[in-house]
Amino acid sequence: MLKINHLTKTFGNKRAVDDLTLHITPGEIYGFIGHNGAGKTTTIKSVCGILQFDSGEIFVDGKSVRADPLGCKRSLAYIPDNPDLYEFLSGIRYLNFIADVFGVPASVRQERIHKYAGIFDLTGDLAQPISAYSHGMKQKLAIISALIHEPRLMIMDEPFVGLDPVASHQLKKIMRDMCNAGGAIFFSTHVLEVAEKLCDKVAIIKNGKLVVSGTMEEVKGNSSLESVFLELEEQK
Ligand SMILES: Nc1ncnc2c1ncn2[C@@H]1O[C@H](COP(=O)(O)OP(=O)(O)OP(=O)(O)O)[C@@H](O)[C@H]1O
Repeated sequence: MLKINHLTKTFGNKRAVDDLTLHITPGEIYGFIGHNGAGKTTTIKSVCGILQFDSGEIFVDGKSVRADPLGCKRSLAYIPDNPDLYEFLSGIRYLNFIADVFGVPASVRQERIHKYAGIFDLTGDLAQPISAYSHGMKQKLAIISALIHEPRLMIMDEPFVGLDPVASHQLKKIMRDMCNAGGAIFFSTHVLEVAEKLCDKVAIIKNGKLVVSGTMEEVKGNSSLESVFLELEEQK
């Protein structure tokens, strides 16, 4: 579903991502963890076609991000860490705009908006301008907009930040349902307890380099993900 092969991205002299290779197959919830500045967002933005990368290849559902960026965008949804939404639009107009962009037919979009706005308790706020939304409400709207075209691959940067416990619970359920239906999820998080419970696989990145990846059991063994992470951080 997602193949990242030898991805390298530099900013000036800084190698933000250094020869990173990761493969995510359908049905997997894949967690991506690393210290501040490790290269998570740079990787995610490269996958989503937002950042040009220096070398390597990225394939989404078999399509190359470089050669077929639109094809890739049709298959994926991206939820950034700080959703920058069109504040002057109402929630419902924003969702309809995103549905238009992805060519989602009217009847289907209405059903999905009804479903997900209900799940995230946002139905009563959809007529309000986004400028009046709290951070968590914006995050929920970004999640609903990401789900509107039923992506095969969902890429999320710190998706749980700002969500209340009920919304977090609902998002985890949606993530699992999506993967059970053959989709895949790649997300970054600093909340290691969530990653440990939710993810099938995990990758740890340090100073732009992949240091470990595999199933949760392979990576953490009998200890906790937190102790493995802290141990890796202590190593030079
Ligand atoms: N636009 C940019 N210009 C210059 N350097 C950048 C830019 N974006 C990221 N970097 C650098 O690349 C490195 C990786 O940053 P990145 O945002 O990918 O880290 P991250 O793992 O997502 O961190 P965090 O957990 O703090 O969000 C950092 O050293 C950062 O300073």
